[in-house]
Amino acid sequence: MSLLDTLTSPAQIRNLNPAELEELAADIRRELVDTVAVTGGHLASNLGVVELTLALHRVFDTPRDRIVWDVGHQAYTHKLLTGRRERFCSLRQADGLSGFPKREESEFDCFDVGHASTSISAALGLACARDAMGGDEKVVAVIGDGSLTGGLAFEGLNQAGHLKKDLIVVLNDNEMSISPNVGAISSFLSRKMTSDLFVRFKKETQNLLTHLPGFGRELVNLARRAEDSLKGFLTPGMLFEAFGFDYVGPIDGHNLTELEETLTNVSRLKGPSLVHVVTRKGKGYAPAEANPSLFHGVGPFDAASGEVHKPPGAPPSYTSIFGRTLVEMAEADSRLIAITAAMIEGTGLQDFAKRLPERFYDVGIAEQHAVTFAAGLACHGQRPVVAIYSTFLQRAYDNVLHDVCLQNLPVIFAMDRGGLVGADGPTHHGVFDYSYLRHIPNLTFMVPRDEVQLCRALATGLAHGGPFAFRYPRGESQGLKLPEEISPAPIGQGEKLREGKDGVFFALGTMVGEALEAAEELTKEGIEMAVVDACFLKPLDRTLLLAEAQRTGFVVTCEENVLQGGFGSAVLELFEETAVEARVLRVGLPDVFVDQGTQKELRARHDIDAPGITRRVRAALGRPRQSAAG
Ligand SMILES: Cc1ncc(C[n+]2csc(CCOP(=O)(O)OP(=O)(O)O)c2C)c(N)n1
Ligand SMILES: CC(=O)[C@@H](O)[C@H](O)COP(=O)(O)O
Ligand SMILES: [Mg+2]
Repeated sequence: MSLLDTLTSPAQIRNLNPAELEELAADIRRELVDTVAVTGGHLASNLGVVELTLALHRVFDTPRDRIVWDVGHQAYTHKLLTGRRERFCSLRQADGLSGFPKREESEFDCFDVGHASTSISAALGLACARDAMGGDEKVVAVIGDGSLTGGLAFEGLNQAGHLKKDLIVVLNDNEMSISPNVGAISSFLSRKMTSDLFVRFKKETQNLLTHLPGFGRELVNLARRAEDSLKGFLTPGMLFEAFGFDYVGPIDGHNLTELEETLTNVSRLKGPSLVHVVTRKGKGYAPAEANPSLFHGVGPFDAASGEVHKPPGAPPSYTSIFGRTLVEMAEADSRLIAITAAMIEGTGLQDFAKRLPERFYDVGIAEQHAVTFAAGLACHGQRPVVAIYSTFLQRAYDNVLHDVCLQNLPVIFAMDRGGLVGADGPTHHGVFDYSYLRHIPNLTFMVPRDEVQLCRALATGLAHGGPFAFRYPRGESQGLKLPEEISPAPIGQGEKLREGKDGVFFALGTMVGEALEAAEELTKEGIEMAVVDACFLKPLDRTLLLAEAQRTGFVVTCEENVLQGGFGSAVLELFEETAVEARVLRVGLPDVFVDQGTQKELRARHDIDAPGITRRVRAALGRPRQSAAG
């Protein structure tokens, strides 16, 4: 029985001695590797904060004192220490432990997270509420250097410094976002005061001074003292001191004694303070230390070798097909620019960044900036493609509306992770974009049903002169052969894929395949359903949809989006506007946040897979399931 096995509360670790703590840290790292090797998940970030998490729960009286994690992907140790060890093997699975802090899961989780850069704002809110209620608990935000590239973090720093509230921010600086961190803040944080220029300047000054007759020696000592204060002035502290924070650091984030001493001292300070902690992403597991990007979010792997499992013969992902096609198009069109918000690998842009570095931008975790930056580029003859997860584009809704669509600028939004993403759960499902984009004037929104149509979507966006969005799912494509020539699709034109007299499926994207399967199944029961791939959420193919609705009188819309304001709503609006009489059954996601699980499980759970659609149509037509014998 390891020490970790006995833990049910952080109180138990507060009187462990250094040797026991070292053993516990080793136990935790073993548990992280062994579990994530099976479940998949965020490993490198978690390995990097084992000592920090131990120190936080030893110094602060959690859950009375509160810890707000930024993104929260690095909170596995926090969960192991707060009574969730037994459930840890259910990590990121249906009905299992979430991969992120969740208030409903534990009193030790004081704020739900998943999207970056929120921790300081949330922690400040908790601190102000504490003061309003006469409390004296400590509030700590733990934010990574990558998440600090999000503007929201600075909005929080700005107000916290002004309000002078008792608040502790722990900056976990491992010089990594998912890939190496970017931007001026990152280089400022890792400012090397021993940079070549500084060393050369120092040497030459020293030579000069020592050769001065008489007081040269004294001047050398004076210069040395000046150098120390210059360093003090130029270290990252200056940035945070300017915001009104007491800055402490940088300190070694793997030295438990130093961490605890520093956090204890800082906990006694009044007003806002920031502790700059330097850690190594992937610490303690060689494959993750060697490749922290790969082990940031990793699928199941062999713990002994670090070899990530790849199902043999799996078709390429939609993401990789997008990335490859974008490079091909960019090589033929020098106006094309690729922009990512800290998700180079996730959006498949590694190749683009390597082959066309002068036309590639990683703006950090700054989605709002990414969109308005793209608008600026488009204003001046460039053709920017913002490659972004659907869920993260939610951050930039007003930038899409106000800076791109209102000016009718040719910006392409390549939205990856469209639809249910699976294990990341409700904070990451891309199931709202139909609803949050469809109502914006000037925007064209295409939804490819497979990888061939995905390539066409990119070509269509490039040929189109205005704001253009398309979305595609997380995971493997359908293994189709891609055409040599990729021609743009006619905007707003749908495609009838199957005949049927009893009704018609109007489907978008991945739901086209489900609708075809359901139609096949229903045929066996004498129900003949036509299938239309609407191809575009906006503009709709009014001619085709109206004709099919009038021909059959029964329309089933199918979408992997919330029903509220989605594709089915668009069809209802069309029928209302044109006074078409047809019965409409909308198949899509209900007005809830869909939990975690595999994509397949979640589609089945919410009846948006072929069996679920079949059941819904059968019920709507009042046809009990007939056995194959009839
Ligand atoms: C708004 C938003 N954009 C992008 C992401 C994807 N994302 C998750 S973690 C991460 C990198 C975070 O880096 P850092 O804060 O330094 O944490 P580390 O993994 O290095 O511990 C990114 C880009 C996100 N969760 N939220
Ligand atoms: C924590 C976070 O937001 C990212 O790491 C996200 O989990 C990546 O998602 P994918 O695994 O779909 O790339
Ligand atoms: Mg980092």
